Amino acid sequence: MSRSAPLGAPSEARNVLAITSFRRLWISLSLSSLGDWLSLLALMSLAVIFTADAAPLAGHLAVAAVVAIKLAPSILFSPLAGALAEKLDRRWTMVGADVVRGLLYVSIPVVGLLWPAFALQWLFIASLLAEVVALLWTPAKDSTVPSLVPRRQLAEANRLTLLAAYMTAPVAALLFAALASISNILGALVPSLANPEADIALYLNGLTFFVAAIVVATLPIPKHNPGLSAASPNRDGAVLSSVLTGPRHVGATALGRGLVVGLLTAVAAGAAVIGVGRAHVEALGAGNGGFGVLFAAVFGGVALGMVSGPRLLKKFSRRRLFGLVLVLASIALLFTGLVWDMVLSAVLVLVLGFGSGVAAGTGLRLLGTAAASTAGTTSEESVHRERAFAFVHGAARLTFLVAAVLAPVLAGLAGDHTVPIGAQLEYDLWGTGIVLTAVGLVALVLSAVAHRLVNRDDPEAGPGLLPELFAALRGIDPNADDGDGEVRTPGAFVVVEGGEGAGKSTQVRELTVWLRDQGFEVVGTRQPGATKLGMRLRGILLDRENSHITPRAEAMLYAADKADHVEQEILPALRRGAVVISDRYVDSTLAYQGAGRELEIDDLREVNRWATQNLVPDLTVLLDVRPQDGLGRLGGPADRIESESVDFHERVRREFRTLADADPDRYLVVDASEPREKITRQIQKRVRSLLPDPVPSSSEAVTGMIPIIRDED
Ligand SMILES: Nc1ncnc2c1ncn2[C@@H]1O[C@H](COP(=O)(O)OP(=O)(O)OP(=O)(O)O)[C@@H](O)[C@H]1O
Ligand SMILES: Cc1cn([C@H]2C[C@H](O)[C@@H](COP(=O)(O)O)O2)c(=O)[nH]c1=O
Repeated sequence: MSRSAPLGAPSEARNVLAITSFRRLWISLSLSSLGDWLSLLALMSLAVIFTADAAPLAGHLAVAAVVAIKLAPSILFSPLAGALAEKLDRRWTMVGADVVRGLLYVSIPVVGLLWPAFALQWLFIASLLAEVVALLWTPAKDSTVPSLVPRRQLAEANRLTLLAAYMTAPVAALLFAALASISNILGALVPSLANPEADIALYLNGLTFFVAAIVVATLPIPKHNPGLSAASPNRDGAVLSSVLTGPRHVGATALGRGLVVGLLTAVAAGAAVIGVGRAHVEALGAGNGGFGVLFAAVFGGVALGMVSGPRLLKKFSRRRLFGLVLVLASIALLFTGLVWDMVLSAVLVLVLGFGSGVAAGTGLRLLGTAAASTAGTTSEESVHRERAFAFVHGAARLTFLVAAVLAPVLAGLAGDHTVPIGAQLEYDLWGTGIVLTAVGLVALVLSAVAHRLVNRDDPEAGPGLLPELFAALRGIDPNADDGDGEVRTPGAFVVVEGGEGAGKSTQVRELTVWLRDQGFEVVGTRQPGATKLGMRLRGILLDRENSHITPRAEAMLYAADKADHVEQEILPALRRGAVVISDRYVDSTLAYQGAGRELEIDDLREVNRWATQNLVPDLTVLLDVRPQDGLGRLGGPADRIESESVDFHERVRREFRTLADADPDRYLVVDASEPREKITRQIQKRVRSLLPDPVPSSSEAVTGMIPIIRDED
C-alpha cells in the first residue's frame, strides 16, 4: 500500500510525492544532499585543523583545495562522464557510486585516526575520488526521474529534486553547528573521535550514501536508458559551452547586462564568505560551531530572500529592488570583514544572503523578459530564454568556484595585521576580514553599475527612487494614477472585445485554463455583471422591458458597473500580480453607447476614465465578426441590446475596428469567423509574449534556484 505524501507540501508537489517510487528516491536524494553538505563543512574544517601547526597560508590553501576539489570536476568533466554514464545500467551505476562514495567519506576520519601524518593528503584524494564517482551518479540520477513519474509531472519532480539539493544546505549547516556545540560530550563518549563533529559529519555522510544505495537498489528503474541526454539534459554538461555562447542571448540590452553583472556579484559575495568562513570564525574564536552558523546564515538568507522576494515591497519597481538589495548585501559584506563579533557577523551574513536571495529571485524573473526582448519571434523567445538561463547558471557556478577558491588564497597572502590606533588601542586586521571587506567594496561598485544598467531604459520607471521607496514602504502604490497617467500594476490586464456572439466567453475560458495550466494566477471575469451590484445592473440593462432607459442613463449604468468591477475585483487582482481577463470593457461603451447610441465618444471616454481610475488594458483582443453571423450563433431570446437593428450592430463593429486601428500595439484583431482552435492559438501566441518571465521547464532544469520561485508564485 502506498503511503501518503508529506503533509504541508503544496498540492502539485504532494501529487508527485504520492508516487511511491519517486518519493523513496526523493527522500534518499535529500538524505544524500544533506550528507554532502555536511561533508563539505567537515572537510573545510578538517583542512584548517590538519594544517593548524603549519604556516597560516597552508591552512588557507588547504581550504581552497577542498573547495576546488568539490566544485571543479562537475564543471569541467561532466560532458565526458555524461557520455560514459549513458552506456551504463542506471540503477547499478547509482548504487555503486553511492557505496563507493560512502566508503570514501568514512575512510577520511579512519585514515586520520590510523595514519595522522597522511590525513590531509588522504582527505584530498578521497574527496576527489568521491567527486569523480559523483560525475557518473548525477546523469544516472537525472535520467532516472523521468522513468518514475509521468511526463506531465516531470517539471514538478525536477523542481523537488533541485529543492532537495539546495534546501538541505542550511539544514546541514545547523546540524553541523549543533554537533560542534556538543563536541565535548561526543569526544568524551567516543574517545577515538579525533575531531568529533567533523568525524561524525563524515560518518553520517557515509551512512546517507549507504541508505541511498539500498533505496535505489530496490527501485523499479528500467534497465534501458531512454535517451539519457534527451530525457534530461545534463545540467552540468553544458556549463562551459553555455558560458561561451550565452552572452549574446542576454548581452544585447542594458537590462540583460546589468542583470548578469548583479547576479554574478551576488554569487561572488556569498562564495567569498564560504571560502574564508572557516578561518574567519577561528579568528572570532568561534570554531566549527561558528562556521556552521555562518554557513547556515548564507544559505538560509538566500532561501529566505528567494521565497519572500516576490512579496517584498510589492509596489516598488522590481528593477530598482534588484539594485537596492544588491547594494544592501554588499554593505553587509563590507562590514562583516570589519566586525569582531560572531553574533554580529552572523546577522550581517544573513543580511548578505537575504539580499542575494532577493536579487537572485527578482533578477531571474527579469532575465526572462530581457532575453525575450532580444528575440524576433515567439519561438525564438523560448530559445533565448533557455540559453540565457543556462548562461547565467553556468557563469554563476564558475564564479562561485573562482571566488570561493580565490578568497582563502588571498586571505592567506594578505596575512593578519595589528594596526595601532593611538597610544593604547590596537585594531586587529585579519587576512579573512581584509578579503571580506575588499570583496564587499568591489561588490558595492558592481552593484551600483548593475543598478544603473538595469534601470537605464525602464519604461515603467515611476517617480524618483527615494519617493518610490518611501511610498512603497508606506504601502502606497507610487504609480497609482492621480492625474492623467495610466495605472501600473504587477499583473497583466487582457480584455476580449467584439460584437454579439463573436466568441468572447469561449476564448476567455480557453485563455484562463491555458494560463492557469502554466502556473499563472488568472481571474476570468466579464462586464457587466461580475460584482453584486454589477449583476443587478446587468439585469436592468439587458431586460427588454426596460426600453425606456435613455442613452445617457445607459452609459452611466455601464460606467457604474465598471467602477465597481475595477475597484472591487480587477485592481486587487492586478496588484496581487494576477492575470485578469475580462469579457468586455471600456471599448464596449465606446462602441455600443458611442457609435451605437450616437453619444459623444470623448464624453464617454472621460466618464469611463474616471470610473475605471484610468485602468487601461495591456492588451485588447478584438474578435471581429459580421453582426449577422455573430447574432446567428446565439440561442434563446435576444436581450435589450441584442435586439437592436443590424445597422446599430454594424456601427458597433466599425467603432471597434476604428479603436483597434488607432492603437495597433495594444490590440490584436482576430477574424472571429475562423474556427475556435485557430483563434485560440493566435490569442495564446500574443498573450504569451506579453506576460512576465514564463520560466520554461527546461530552464528550471538548469537553474537550481528557480523551483523556489515557482513554489511561491
Ligand atoms: N469561432 C467560432 N466559430 C463558430 N462558433 C463559435 C465560435 N466561437 C464560439 N462559437 C459559438 O458561438 C456561440 C457564442 O459564443 P460565446 O458565448 O463565446 O460568444 P460571446 O461573444 O461571448 O457572446 P455574447 O455576445 O452573448 O457575450 C456559442 O455557441 C459558441 O460555442
Ligand atoms: C460592457 C458593455 C456592454 N454592453 C452591452 C453589450 C452586450 O450586448 C451586453 C453585454 O452582454 P454580453 O453577455 O457581453 O453579450 O451589454 C454595452 O452596451 N456597453 C458596455 O460598456
